[in-house]
Amino acid sequence: MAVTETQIIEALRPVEDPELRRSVVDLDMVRSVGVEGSRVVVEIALTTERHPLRHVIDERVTGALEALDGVDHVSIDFAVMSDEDRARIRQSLHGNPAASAGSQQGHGHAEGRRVPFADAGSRTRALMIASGKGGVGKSSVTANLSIALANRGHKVAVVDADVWGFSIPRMLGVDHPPTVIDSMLVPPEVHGVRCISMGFFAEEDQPVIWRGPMLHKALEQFLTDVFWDEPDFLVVDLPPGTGDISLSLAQFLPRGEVYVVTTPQPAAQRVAQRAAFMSQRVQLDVKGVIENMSWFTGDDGTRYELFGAGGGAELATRLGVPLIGQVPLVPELREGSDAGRPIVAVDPDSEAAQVFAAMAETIDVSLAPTRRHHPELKII
Ligand SMILES: Nc1ncnc2c1ncn2[C@@H]1O[C@H](COP(=O)(O)OP(=O)(O)OP(=O)(O)O)[C@@H](O)[C@H]1O
Repeated sequence: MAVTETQIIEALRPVEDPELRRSVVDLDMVRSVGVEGSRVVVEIALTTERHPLRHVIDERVTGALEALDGVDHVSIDFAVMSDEDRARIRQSLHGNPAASAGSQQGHGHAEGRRVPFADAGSRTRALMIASGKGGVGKSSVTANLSIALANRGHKVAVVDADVWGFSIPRMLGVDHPPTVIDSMLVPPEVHGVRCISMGFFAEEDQPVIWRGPMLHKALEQFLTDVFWDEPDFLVVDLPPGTGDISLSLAQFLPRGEVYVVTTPQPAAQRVAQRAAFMSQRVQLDVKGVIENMSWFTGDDGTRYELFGAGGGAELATRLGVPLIGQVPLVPELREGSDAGRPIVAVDPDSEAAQVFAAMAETIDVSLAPTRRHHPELKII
């Protein structure tokens, strides 16, 4: 007996749009269904014409329908949603963040919109990865730590706020820019991590010459116009040093937890300390120190401390916070970053990846804020 339209719709209900992670039926993407004997034809309206994951939708829809008894052949006609459809989706998933413009203190070009992560009830922990100077491996730590958190089953978002040295998309191996649905940006996802970066909006090889107020606005948009879908962790790659951006972020993410990355030599540690003091001055909580490039292990198993030793531990003691991990210097980590194959994703058993896994556990478990948000608890 031929399948019915109702059976087809029910089979498609669990199929999710891979970007929005919502049922294609609930999103009203299934526009028509036709059955001719054992052949099924469905029309699927995509959110955008160049949907970067069209092939995934194709596979998921085809797989779900071919699994039905009585279906031998599935063909999909792809259409594109109208502007009204897109506006409806944006409204239902994301509301209209621009409507809250002016409700908060605005700076420069920023509009003073409500940042959801600043709400006392937000379940998202904002981890800010800071360093005193460039080149200590802050972005590498951000990328690998984020994947390690995702590997623990968390929903993880990464904001590349290192506006002058944006490198997160390349390190993670992101191959497409965000999708725009009405005025909502849907970030690309790779290795279980969603990310947004200035790199998507600036030409490659072009210097970003933006004044502080414009950066403030860009960050406001990253936190309000992007459909983050309530992540467990929002990991922010800060620019090195102690500039405007840290100030803006302190305002947008008042419960942010700062983790300072440093290398083992004492000189680096003094600069890192400045970044930590700056964070404390703007009332952000410094929660831990991460030492990077701690040692190199030779073929004979000998550890060489190329950049000295003890800097991370000493900085942690001075700041009164734990040293949460020491990441070894490994050529595979650099090669992986250059090629968009982060070591935690491609070689999870390696020494460096294990350090990131242990740090993710420490942050997730030992350093979890004591006052957790329980949406199921209500005061009545
Ligand atoms: N533990 C490590 N082992 C080997 N190479 C590393 C390690 N950490 C970082 N690197 C490499 O060092 C270089 C600088 O790292 P990265 O870009 O992460 O630093 P950064 O502090 O974010 O710098 P900037 O702020 O200037 O962007 C990169 O080529 C990276 O691959």
